[in-house]
Amino acid sequence: MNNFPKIIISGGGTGGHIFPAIAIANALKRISPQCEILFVGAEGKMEMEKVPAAGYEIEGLNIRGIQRGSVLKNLTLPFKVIESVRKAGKIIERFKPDVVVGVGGYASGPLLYAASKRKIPYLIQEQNSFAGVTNKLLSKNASKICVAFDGMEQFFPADKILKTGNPVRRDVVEITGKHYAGAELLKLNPLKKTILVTGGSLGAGTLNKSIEKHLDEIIASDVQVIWQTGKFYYKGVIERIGLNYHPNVCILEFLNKMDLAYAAADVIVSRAGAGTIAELCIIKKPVILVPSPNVAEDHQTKNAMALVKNNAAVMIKDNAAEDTLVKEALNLLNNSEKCETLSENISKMALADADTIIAQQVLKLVKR
Ligand SMILES: CC(=O)N[C@H]1[C@@H](OP(=O)(O)OP(=O)(O)OC[C@H]2O[C@@H](n3ccc(=O)[nH]c3=O)[C@H](O)[C@@H]2O)O[C@H](CO)[C@@H](O)[C@@H]1O
Repeated sequence: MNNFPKIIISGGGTGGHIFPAIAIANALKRISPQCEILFVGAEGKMEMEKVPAAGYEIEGLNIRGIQRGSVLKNLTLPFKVIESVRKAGKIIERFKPDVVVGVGGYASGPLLYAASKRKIPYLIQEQNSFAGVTNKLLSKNASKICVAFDGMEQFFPADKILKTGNPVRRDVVEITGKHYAGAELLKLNPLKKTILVTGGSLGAGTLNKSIEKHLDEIIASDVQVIWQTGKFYYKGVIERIGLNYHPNVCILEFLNKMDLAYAAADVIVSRAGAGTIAELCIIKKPVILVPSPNVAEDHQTKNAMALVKNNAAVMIKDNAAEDTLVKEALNLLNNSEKCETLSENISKMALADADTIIAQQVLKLVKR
């Protein structure tokens, strides 16, 4: 057996959990290149594709969340939880991690629970201003809880909390000098003004409707749009609009090179997921946020408001977006003074080293 740290990182479900996990893994590898990292995710979920694409090994648990609206579909859930805890235990006994990290999402619960039973230290990373049930339950035995917002003592033991900000993948926020490469990849004109529309890792129906309804106004203004629809909406959008609607319109299901999209854009329209916001603060471009109303405790509005009250972003409510979003985005594109103010203010809110700080905390928990 070698003497290098062994770490399991568990969680996933959406990009909001997966990408912070990858950012932590990258930082661990930077600090301790010989450390061994294993991811544990949920079978069939996005992490099973995104984690190997980032160069890490992942194992899947047969676990999912509660399915709304169907008692029948939830009947097998307790069995899946028991089976997942058992499999998590087996993975732990085989891999023998020094530390386990939980980033939230389905797989995190069984893994942290199994680690806790075996007295293996674990660290929780909570991305949002509102803690999920699993993280709350498991916080009691956690060694450290890394958070991105103030006031998290209402969910977690105060003495374990460390405010680090949300970890972001460094390559995604390194956009200097990439404008032309971004335009080239997305087959856009680098000299034309460009709006990036991103609905977070899953896409957003409201943003898609808002863009679709006013696409002709965007084209009439000779503005380009990078339109990330999300996997669930892509087919419908393409069926209605067509892939080659106009050279100013670039429609994608998912952006694998987010850095190039950020670099190509002059204004960004986005949902207000915590990870996206952490990235937006670092890339410092003018942003319009449309928080999702369908998330626990309306936490995306809280995420967005933290910026809005510092005049660091514009916010449009979900129910107003269809009518006003495109008009606001076009106005902002032409208001260079406002763009500059927003860029300057959002950059003041960046916490760029969260990944390193969290990785250092993880390594501190290694006992041998
Ligand atoms: C609907 C929902 O439940 N949303 C939650 C989810 O958001 P979601 O899963 O959208 O996650 P975030 O907005 O936090 O982060 C999205 C991540 O996906 C990346 N990305 C996005 C689109 C794309 O085409 N390519 C790409 O790489 C972004 O660069 C970013 O790293 O998790 C967040 C963090 O827990 C929460 O704050 C959100 O409320």
